[in-house]
Amino acid sequence: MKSAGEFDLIEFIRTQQSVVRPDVLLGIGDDAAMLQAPADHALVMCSDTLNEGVHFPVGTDPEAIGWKSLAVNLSDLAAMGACPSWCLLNLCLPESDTRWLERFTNGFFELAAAHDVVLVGGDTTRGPLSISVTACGFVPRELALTRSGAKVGDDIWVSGTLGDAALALRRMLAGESVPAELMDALDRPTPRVALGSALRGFASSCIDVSDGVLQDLGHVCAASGLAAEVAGDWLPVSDAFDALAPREARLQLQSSGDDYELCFSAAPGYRNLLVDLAEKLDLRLTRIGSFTSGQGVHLTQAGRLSALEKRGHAHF
Ligand SMILES: Nc1ncnc2c1ncn2[C@@H]1O[C@H](COP(=O)(O)OP(=O)(O)OP(=O)(O)O)[C@@H](O)[C@H]1O
Ligand SMILES: Cc1ncc(C[n+]2csc(CCOP(=O)(O)O)c2C)c(N)n1
Ligand SMILES: [Mg+2]
Repeated sequence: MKSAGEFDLIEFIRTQQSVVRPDVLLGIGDDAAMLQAPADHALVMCSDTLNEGVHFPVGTDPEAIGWKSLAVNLSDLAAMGACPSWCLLNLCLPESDTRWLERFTNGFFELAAAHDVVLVGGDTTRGPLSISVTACGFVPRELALTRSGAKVGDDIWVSGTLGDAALALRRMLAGESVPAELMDALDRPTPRVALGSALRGFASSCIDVSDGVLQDLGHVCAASGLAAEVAGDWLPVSDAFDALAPREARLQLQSSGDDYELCFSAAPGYRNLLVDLAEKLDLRLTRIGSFTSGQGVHLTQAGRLSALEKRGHAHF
């Protein structure tokens, strides 16, 4: 395809998709999609935008942008315990560049196929590069994971490792080499969908760590009417992070966000079950603190209360 118009671009996107689902009654091509939600489940919806220069550096690999634009949404569904099903893609492109779109759709549909998600529609416009994805999924109504259910005495857990994406970005912007393990965390975060579903029924609260674990836990504290005690020394780090993160910047990097891990709470009686679950999912699960009565997130390091300059990411 050489110089493609708006409708060629849409047709190209449509033909790149391989997943088919019986609950998509009408997908890309009409004024709106028609979908059949299961009667016994709640429909769960979320939406997230990636803007060039704000969410990813100029010059980022289009495959990574495609992957991540869906991944950050599947991460929000995972945090609700939902199983993803459908998505919408709003693309704002500075020019009609079919090479770029081919790479973008490769990344996008690779992740979509891995989770049996169908792209059912969207919008294509011209302007500064911006990608907005809306994702839908299902969860049995009574089993959704929310921010408001944490109880005094519950353990706080986090999946994977924290700070890898922030360290990758910091090194990239400083012109330093970025090991593949860190680059992958920044470009191709893994939404913890299987973990979210597995936590249904016993995790008391859940949130995904997009803005930084301390800030995100603050939302859980506010919604649950509790305080959180977090042990800075327990925050899980990757080998690459351990080797490359400057001592004095570690906690700051670990609370910078862009991690897309799940932070959840569960009663202490579930510790053994969670150790088994970590093994079953081949995913690190780390206990990082507990909920107490009170307000706000209290971070300790080496047993002492620690004050961080910035507790997470915020746009304004
Ligand atoms: N412009 C908006 N209009 C309506 N609701 C919004 C808008 N922006 C955010 N929200 C809602 O506010 C809540 C918190 O949004 P926020 O973007 O902080 O979600 P998040 O998942 O914690 O963060 P992230 O965007 O990093 O994934 C969500 O319920 C979201 O749907
Ligand atoms: C160029 C560039 N600047 C900053 C970052 C870091 N970053 C991007 S999004 C985000 C939090 C979630 O955002 P939102 O709340 O909008 O979902 C963070 C910490 C990056 N990856 N690239
Ligand atoms: Mg979220």
